Amino acid sequence: MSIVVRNLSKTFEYYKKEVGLKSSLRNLFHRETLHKNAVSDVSFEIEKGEMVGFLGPNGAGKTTTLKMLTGILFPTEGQVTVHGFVPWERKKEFKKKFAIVMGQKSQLWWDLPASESLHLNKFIYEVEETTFRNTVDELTELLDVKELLNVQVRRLSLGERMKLELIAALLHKPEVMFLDEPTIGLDILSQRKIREFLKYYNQQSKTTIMLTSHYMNDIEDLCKRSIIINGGKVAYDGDLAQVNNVLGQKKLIKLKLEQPVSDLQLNRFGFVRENNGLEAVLEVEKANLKDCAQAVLQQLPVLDLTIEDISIEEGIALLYQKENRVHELEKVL
Ligand SMILES: Nc1ncnc2c1ncn2[C@@H]1O[C@H](COP(=O)(O)OP(=O)(O)OP(=O)(O)O)[C@@H](O)[C@H]1O
Repeated sequence: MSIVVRNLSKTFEYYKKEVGLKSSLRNLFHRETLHKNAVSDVSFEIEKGEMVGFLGPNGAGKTTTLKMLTGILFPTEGQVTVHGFVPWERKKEFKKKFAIVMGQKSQLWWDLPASESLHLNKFIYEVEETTFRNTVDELTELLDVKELLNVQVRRLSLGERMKLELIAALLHKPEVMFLDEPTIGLDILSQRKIREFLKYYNQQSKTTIMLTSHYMNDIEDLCKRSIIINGGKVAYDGDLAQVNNVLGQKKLIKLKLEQPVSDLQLNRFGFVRENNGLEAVLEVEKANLKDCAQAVLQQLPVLDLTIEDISIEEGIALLYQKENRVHELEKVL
């Protein structure tokens, strides 16, 4: 196993702050302590070479978990090993086993060309000269950024910078890679290029990859398995296609109407997702689709009707919103 996480929890302790001078003075003598369970009893295992999506809404506990897996934070409870190392023991050898890339944070020196940062990493991770040259050659070729090595990082586009961030992170050939939103803010073409590269690299090097992304295309394309975390707990662990299958039991009927129709009128045919009078979206069971569509056409002033699947993106959002959807899913799987 590459990553083993058992009953991992993290509770943050912080103090309640009240506004106003009087309250601030009172706070000097008596501070109310608050607790936040950011991660609660999380367990999973990831095999060597697996590429796993790590998803969850804002505040779900993703970053806190990643921080514990990389040794930045101590857990309140639980055990973790990453490639055999306990991350928060911060052994020197462990540093050479993993890499973390954050789309929102540059690890390259802003005012210098990326080549300087690569040389610094070569020194920090003790990469041998020939390996260094070969790796840089191979990766710059693959990502098509050879001519950009000597351009000041601040002058690069976001996509170009991200490619060089990846090269800097992979220089020491880590066994495990944590990618936190690596395609955030990139245009479609750059996102695709980064995805292709990650897919190829993962297949070639068998590096274990944990990928956090808000772009479902990244996850659908790259990860056979996803762990969904919500409110600090694991809400789902498996193939996202299965989430889709379950949510695929429902269909959306999108309507354009000649004249406004009330929610009450629409409710008879299915769950009203949206209704602005002249355009409405109904959620119906797949099994009832034909009857529903016919009834809608007969009984409502319909200009246009289309039938759509619930997208995987939407499916996940539904899972985030509604605990009962998670249970619905558990029952079927
Ligand atoms: N140092 C801290 N002290 C108190 N609460 C914290 C601290 N760090 C994080 N939290 C809280 O813990 C919860 C989980 O935060 P975390 O950053 O892990 O979420 P996330 O899933 O990474 O969210 P996002 O997608 O927005 O980055 C949040 O409610 C956050 O406010």
